Amino acid sequence: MIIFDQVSKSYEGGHQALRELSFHLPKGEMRFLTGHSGAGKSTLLKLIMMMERPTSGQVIVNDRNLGKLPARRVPEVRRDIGVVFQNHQLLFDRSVFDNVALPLIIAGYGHRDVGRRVRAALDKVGLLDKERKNPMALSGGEQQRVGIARAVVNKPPLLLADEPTGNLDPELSAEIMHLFEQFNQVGVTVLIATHDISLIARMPYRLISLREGRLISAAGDNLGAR
Ligand SMILES: Nc1ncnc2c1ncn2[C@@H]1O[C@H](COP(=O)(O)OP(=O)(O)OP(=O)(O)O)[C@@H](O)[C@H]1O
Repeated sequence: MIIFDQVSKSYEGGHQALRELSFHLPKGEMRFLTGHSGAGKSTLLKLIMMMERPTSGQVIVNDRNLGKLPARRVPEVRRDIGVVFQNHQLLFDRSVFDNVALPLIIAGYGHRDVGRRVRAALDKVGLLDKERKNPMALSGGEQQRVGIARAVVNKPPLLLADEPTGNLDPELSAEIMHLFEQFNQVGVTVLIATHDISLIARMPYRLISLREGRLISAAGDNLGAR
Protein backbone atom coordinates (compact mmCIF):
# COMPACT_ATOMS: atom_id res chain seq x y z
CA MET A 1 0.00 0.00 0.00
CA ILE A 2 0.92 3.63 -0.39
CA ILE A 3 0.44 6.58 1.96
CA PHE A 4 1.31 10.17 1.00
CA ASP A 5 1.09 12.57 3.91
CA GLN A 6 1.38 16.29 3.06
CA VAL A 7 3.97 15.59 0.37
CA SER A 8 5.53 18.47 -1.57
CA LYS A 9 8.24 18.21 -4.20
CA SER A 10 10.18 21.14 -5.60
CA TYR A 11 12.77 20.54 -8.28
CA GLU A 12 15.99 22.46 -8.48
CA GLY A 13 15.19 25.77 -10.08
CA GLY A 14 12.18 26.07 -7.80
CA HIS A 15 9.45 24.39 -9.81
CA GLN A 16 6.95 22.86 -7.40
CA ALA A 17 5.70 19.62 -8.98
CA LEU A 18 3.64 18.40 -5.98
CA ARG A 19 1.95 20.51 -3.31
CA GLU A 20 0.93 19.11 0.07
CA LEU A 21 -0.43 15.94 -1.44
CA SER A 22 -2.13 13.42 0.86
CA PHE A 23 -3.81 10.16 -0.12
CA HIS A 24 -3.98 6.51 0.87
CA LEU A 25 -3.98 3.63 -1.60
CA PRO A 26 -4.88 0.54 0.45
CA LYS A 27 -3.32 -2.85 -0.16
CA GLY A 28 -5.04 -4.80 -2.93
CA GLU A 29 -6.72 -1.78 -4.57
CA MET A 30 -6.39 -0.60 -8.16
CA ARG A 31 -6.51 3.11 -9.00
CA PHE A 32 -5.81 5.42 -11.88
CA LEU A 33 -3.62 8.48 -11.55
CA THR A 34 -4.85 11.21 -13.90
CA GLY A 35 -4.10 14.83 -14.71
CA HIS A 36 -2.89 16.98 -17.57
CA SER A 37 0.68 16.92 -18.77
CA GLY A 38 2.85 18.49 -16.09
CA ALA A 39 0.32 17.90 -13.29
CA GLY A 40 2.84 15.81 -11.36
CA LYS A 41 1.95 12.19 -12.19
CA SER A 42 5.47 11.02 -13.04
CA THR A 43 6.87 12.87 -10.04
CA LEU A 44 4.44 11.03 -7.77
CA LEU A 45 5.53 7.67 -9.24
CA LYS A 46 9.21 8.62 -8.92
CA LEU A 47 8.76 9.36 -5.21
CA ILE A 48 7.24 5.90 -4.72
CA MET A 49 10.19 4.29 -6.55
CA MET A 50 12.69 6.47 -4.67
CA MET A 51 13.97 7.95 -7.93
CA GLU A 52 13.28 11.31 -6.25
CA ARG A 53 12.93 12.35 -2.62
CA PRO A 54 10.16 14.65 -1.34
CA THR A 55 11.03 18.20 -0.30
CA SER A 56 8.64 17.78 2.64
CA GLY A 57 6.06 15.32 3.90
CA GLN A 58 6.10 11.55 4.28
CA VAL A 59 5.83 8.71 1.78
CA ILE A 60 5.10 5.20 3.07
CA VAL A 61 5.26 2.28 0.63
CA ASN A 62 4.72 -1.38 1.54
CA ASP A 63 4.99 -0.47 5.25
CA ARG A 64 8.32 1.32 4.82
CA ASN A 65 8.65 5.01 5.63
CA LEU A 66 10.82 6.06 2.69
CA GLY A 67 11.98 9.27 4.33
CA LYS A 68 13.75 7.28 6.99
CA LEU A 69 15.45 4.83 4.66
CA PRO A 70 19.14 5.16 3.89
CA ALA A 71 20.23 4.99 0.23
CA ARG A 72 21.63 1.47 0.69
CA ARG A 73 18.08 0.17 1.26
CA VAL A 74 16.70 1.57 -2.01
CA PRO A 75 17.16 -1.77 -3.88
CA GLU A 76 15.09 -3.54 -1.23
CA VAL A 77 12.24 -1.04 -1.76
CA ARG A 78 12.41 -1.40 -5.55
CA ARG A 79 12.33 -5.20 -5.44
CA ASP A 80 8.79 -4.97 -4.08
CA ILE A 81 7.59 -2.68 -6.89
CA GLY A 82 6.94 -3.75 -10.48
CA VAL A 83 7.11 -0.89 -12.98
CA VAL A 84 5.65 -0.71 -16.49
CA PHE A 85 6.75 2.16 -18.76
CA GLN A 86 5.07 3.63 -21.82
CA ASN A 87 8.01 2.79 -24.07
CA HIS A 88 8.46 -0.53 -22.17
CA GLN A 89 12.29 -0.15 -22.20
CA LEU A 90 12.99 -3.61 -23.55
CA LEU A 91 16.49 -4.65 -24.59
CA PHE A 92 16.53 -5.46 -28.29
CA ASP A 93 19.82 -7.35 -28.20
CA ARG A 94 18.31 -10.29 -26.30
CA SER A 95 15.29 -12.56 -26.38
CA VAL A 96 11.88 -12.09 -24.77
CA PHE A 97 12.85 -14.73 -22.19
CA ASP A 98 16.07 -12.91 -21.28
CA ASN A 99 14.28 -9.55 -20.97
CA VAL A 100 11.75 -10.98 -18.54
CA ALA A 101 14.48 -12.88 -16.65
CA LEU A 102 16.53 -9.75 -15.98
CA PRO A 103 15.03 -8.74 -12.58
CA LEU A 104 15.43 -12.33 -11.34
CA ILE A 105 19.05 -12.55 -12.44
CA ILE A 106 19.80 -9.24 -10.73
CA ALA A 107 18.10 -10.57 -7.58
CA GLY A 108 20.30 -13.70 -7.71
CA TYR A 109 17.72 -16.41 -8.47
CA GLY A 110 19.03 -19.82 -9.55
CA HIS A 111 18.78 -21.08 -13.13
CA ARG A 112 15.80 -23.41 -12.57
CA ASP A 113 13.84 -20.87 -10.59
CA VAL A 114 14.42 -18.29 -13.31
CA GLY A 115 13.05 -20.62 -16.00
CA ARG A 116 9.98 -21.52 -13.98
CA ARG A 117 9.12 -17.95 -13.00
CA VAL A 118 9.77 -16.43 -16.44
CA ARG A 119 7.49 -18.99 -18.09
CA ALA A 120 4.78 -18.42 -15.47
CA ALA A 121 4.94 -14.65 -16.15
CA LEU A 122 4.91 -15.11 -19.94
CA ASP A 123 1.97 -17.47 -19.60
CA LYS A 124 0.01 -14.86 -17.63
CA VAL A 125 0.44 -12.28 -20.40
CA GLY A 126 -0.25 -14.83 -23.15
CA LEU A 127 3.23 -14.90 -24.69
CA LEU A 128 4.57 -18.31 -23.73
CA ASP A 129 5.11 -19.22 -27.37
CA LYS A 130 7.25 -16.13 -28.01
CA GLU A 131 9.99 -16.67 -25.44
CA ARG A 132 12.78 -17.23 -28.00
CA LYS A 133 11.83 -14.27 -30.19
CA ASN A 134 13.59 -10.93 -30.23
CA PRO A 135 11.20 -8.26 -28.90
CA MET A 136 11.78 -6.33 -32.13
CA ALA A 137 9.82 -9.05 -33.95
CA LEU A 138 6.73 -8.45 -31.79
CA SER A 139 3.84 -6.01 -32.21
CA GLY A 140 3.56 -2.92 -29.99
CA GLY A 141 0.91 -4.57 -27.83
CA GLU A 142 3.02 -7.72 -27.46
CA GLN A 143 6.08 -5.66 -26.53
CA GLN A 144 4.07 -3.95 -23.84
CA ARG A 145 2.97 -7.35 -22.52
CA VAL A 146 6.63 -8.41 -22.32
CA GLY A 147 7.20 -5.25 -20.25
CA ILE A 148 4.35 -6.28 -17.96
CA ALA A 149 5.71 -9.84 -17.61
CA ARG A 150 9.09 -8.37 -16.61
CA ALA A 151 7.39 -6.10 -14.05
CA VAL A 152 5.53 -8.97 -12.36
CA VAL A 153 8.09 -11.78 -12.70
CA ASN A 154 9.29 -11.59 -9.11
CA LYS A 155 5.71 -11.20 -7.83
CA PRO A 156 5.88 -7.69 -6.38
CA PRO A 157 2.95 -6.69 -4.13
CA LEU A 158 2.77 -3.30 -5.88
CA LEU A 159 2.57 -2.61 -9.61
CA LEU A 160 3.04 0.90 -11.03
CA ALA A 161 2.53 1.93 -14.63
CA ASP A 162 3.35 5.24 -16.33
CA GLU A 163 1.17 5.70 -19.44
CA PRO A 164 1.26 1.98 -20.28
CA THR A 165 -1.16 2.36 -23.21
CA GLY A 166 0.27 5.60 -24.57
CA ASN A 167 1.27 4.17 -27.95
CA LEU A 168 -1.51 1.63 -28.40
CA ASP A 169 -4.85 1.71 -30.19
CA PRO A 170 -8.07 1.50 -28.11
CA GLU A 171 -8.53 -2.25 -28.49
CA LEU A 172 -4.97 -3.10 -27.43
CA SER A 173 -5.19 -0.55 -24.62
CA ALA A 174 -8.27 -2.29 -23.25
CA GLU A 175 -6.41 -5.63 -23.37
CA ILE A 176 -3.49 -4.18 -21.43
CA MET A 177 -5.84 -2.71 -18.81
CA HIS A 178 -7.55 -6.09 -18.52
CA LEU A 179 -4.16 -7.64 -17.71
CA PHE A 180 -3.65 -5.14 -14.91
CA GLU A 181 -7.10 -6.06 -13.61
CA GLN A 182 -6.14 -9.72 -13.55
CA PHE A 183 -3.08 -8.99 -11.41
CA ASN A 184 -5.21 -6.84 -9.13
CA GLN A 185 -7.71 -9.68 -8.75
CA VAL A 186 -5.00 -11.89 -7.26
CA GLY A 187 -4.13 -9.25 -4.67
CA VAL A 188 -1.58 -6.96 -6.33
CA THR A 189 -1.98 -3.24 -5.54
CA VAL A 190 -2.04 -1.34 -8.86
CA LEU A 191 -1.53 2.35 -9.68
CA ILE A 192 -1.68 3.40 -13.32
CA ALA A 193 -0.86 6.93 -14.53
CA THR A 194 -2.79 7.68 -17.70
CA HIS A 195 -4.13 10.45 -19.91
CA ASP A 196 -6.64 8.08 -21.42
CA ILE A 197 -9.85 9.33 -19.83
CA SER A 198 -12.12 7.63 -22.37
CA LEU A 199 -10.59 4.25 -21.59
CA ILE A 200 -10.83 4.51 -17.81
CA ALA A 201 -14.28 6.14 -17.79
CA ARG A 202 -15.78 2.71 -18.37
CA MET A 203 -13.73 1.00 -15.67
CA PRO A 204 -14.98 0.73 -12.09
CA TYR A 205 -11.90 2.09 -10.34
CA ARG A 206 -11.26 5.14 -8.25
CA LEU A 207 -9.09 8.01 -9.41
CA ILE A 208 -6.32 10.08 -7.95
CA SER A 209 -6.54 13.25 -10.04
CA LEU A 210 -3.89 15.94 -9.97
CA ARG A 211 -3.94 19.53 -11.15
CA GLU A 212 -0.77 21.58 -10.82
CA GLY A 213 0.56 19.20 -8.19
CA ARG A 214 -2.56 19.21 -6.04
CA LEU A 215 -5.16 16.57 -5.50
CA ILE A 216 -8.47 17.44 -7.11
CA SER A 217 -10.25 14.16 -6.40
CA ALA A 218 -9.37 11.13 -4.38
CA ALA A 219 -11.98 8.51 -3.85
CA GLY A 220 -12.57 7.53 -0.27
CA ASP A 221 -11.47 10.95 0.92
CA ASN A 222 -14.83 12.61 0.19
CA LEU A 223 -13.20 14.78 -2.43
CA GLY A 224 -15.16 13.71 -5.44
CA ALA A 225 -15.32 9.95 -5.12
CA ARG A 226 -16.52 8.13 -8.22
N1 LIG B 1 13.87 16.68 -13.02
C1 LIG B 1 13.12 17.79 -13.09
N2 LIG B 1 13.66 19.02 -12.93
C2 LIG B 1 12.91 20.13 -12.96
N3 LIG B 1 11.57 20.14 -13.19
C3 LIG B 1 10.97 18.94 -13.37
C4 LIG B 1 11.71 17.70 -13.34
N4 LIG B 1 10.83 16.68 -13.53
C5 LIG B 1 9.61 17.25 -13.70
N5 LIG B 1 9.69 18.59 -13.59
C6 LIG B 1 8.57 19.54 -13.69
O1 LIG B 1 7.60 19.19 -12.71
C7 LIG B 1 6.28 19.28 -13.25
C8 LIG B 1 5.56 17.95 -13.10
O2 LIG B 1 6.17 17.02 -13.99
P1 LIG B 1 5.71 15.50 -14.09
O3 LIG B 1 6.64 14.85 -15.06
O4 LIG B 1 5.58 14.92 -12.74
O5 LIG B 1 4.25 15.67 -14.73
P2 LIG B 1 3.30 14.59 -15.43
O6 LIG B 1 1.94 14.84 -14.88
O7 LIG B 1 3.87 13.24 -15.27
O8 LIG B 1 3.38 15.04 -16.93
P3 LIG B 1 3.34 14.12 -18.26
O9 LIG B 1 1.97 13.58 -18.34
O10 LIG B 1 3.66 15.11 -19.35
O11 LIG B 1 4.41 13.08 -18.09
C9 LIG B 1 6.44 19.76 -14.69
O12 LIG B 1 6.23 21.15 -14.73
C10 LIG B 1 7.87 19.42 -15.04
O13 LIG B 1 8.40 20.33 -15.96
